[in-house]
Amino acid sequence: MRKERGLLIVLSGPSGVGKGTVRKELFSQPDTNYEYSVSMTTRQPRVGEVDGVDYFFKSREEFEALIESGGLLEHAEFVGNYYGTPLEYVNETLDAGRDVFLEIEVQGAAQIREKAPDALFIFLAPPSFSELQNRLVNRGTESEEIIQQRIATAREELEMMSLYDYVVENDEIQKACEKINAIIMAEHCRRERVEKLYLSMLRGE
Ligand SMILES: Nc1nc2c(ncn2[C@@H]2O[C@H](COP(=O)(O)OP(=O)(O)O)[C@@H](O)[C@H]2O)c(=O)[nH]1
Ligand SMILES: Nc1ncnc2c1ncn2[C@@H]1O[C@H](COP(=O)(O)OP(=O)(O)O)[C@@H](O)[C@H]1O
Repeated sequence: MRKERGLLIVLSGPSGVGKGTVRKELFSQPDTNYEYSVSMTTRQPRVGEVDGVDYFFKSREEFEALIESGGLLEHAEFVGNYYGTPLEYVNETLDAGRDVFLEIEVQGAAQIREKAPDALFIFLAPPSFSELQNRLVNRGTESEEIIQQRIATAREELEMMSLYDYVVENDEIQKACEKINAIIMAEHCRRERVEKLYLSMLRGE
């Protein structure tokens, strides 16, 4: 029997909204059955970040060589650093029938919308703009200057919200995770129904 290609799930949203936190919570749950695609970046590792787990940390030269050779599904420059999704891992995993979960910023998500319009696009939104600012400041991982740049970028990022299939508010981490899993399940049901109906029509049933 033909194996269904996996679903590409894109979680995006402004810096500081809680994408990383929600993604880590989703992947800590034992029944999560989609695969996380570890991104490449030229950003310096933060304390505690591990190469190959949190990111594949690359030099600018290495990253630019990857762009040149077509090794990335999408990439973007975000507040002075490159970030990108390795193409081969995503394709191989989807071809094996497994779902792939990307946690990326909005420019990269826009590129995927062009290349893979059948992906599932979920926007993680903050309860309010001031709460987003609080989260960025309280995280304490960036300098004041970088925080201000990220807040300015966040205004533009929030304008992209209406392009997404779903918007999930990250008020409480657990609730946001439940909604994301419900959306993924609903999308699988939708696809199965569409596929079944098309096949039955083809068979003349
Ligand atoms: N386009 C793109 N964005 C990414 C990728 N990986 C991570 N990002 C995003 O890049 C932004 C900055 O990431 P990072 O420096 O780790 O900061 P943080 O996510 O705010 O903790 C975040 O919005 C990430 O979601 C990727 O592969 N492609
Ligand atoms: N639902 C939430 N309520 C309160 N704080 C949160 C919530 N989700 C995340 N945070 C906090 O907000 C900050 C930014 O979260 P993070 O996951 O690093 O965001 P992003 O990956 O989108 O930049 C972190 O300090 C995190 O602990």
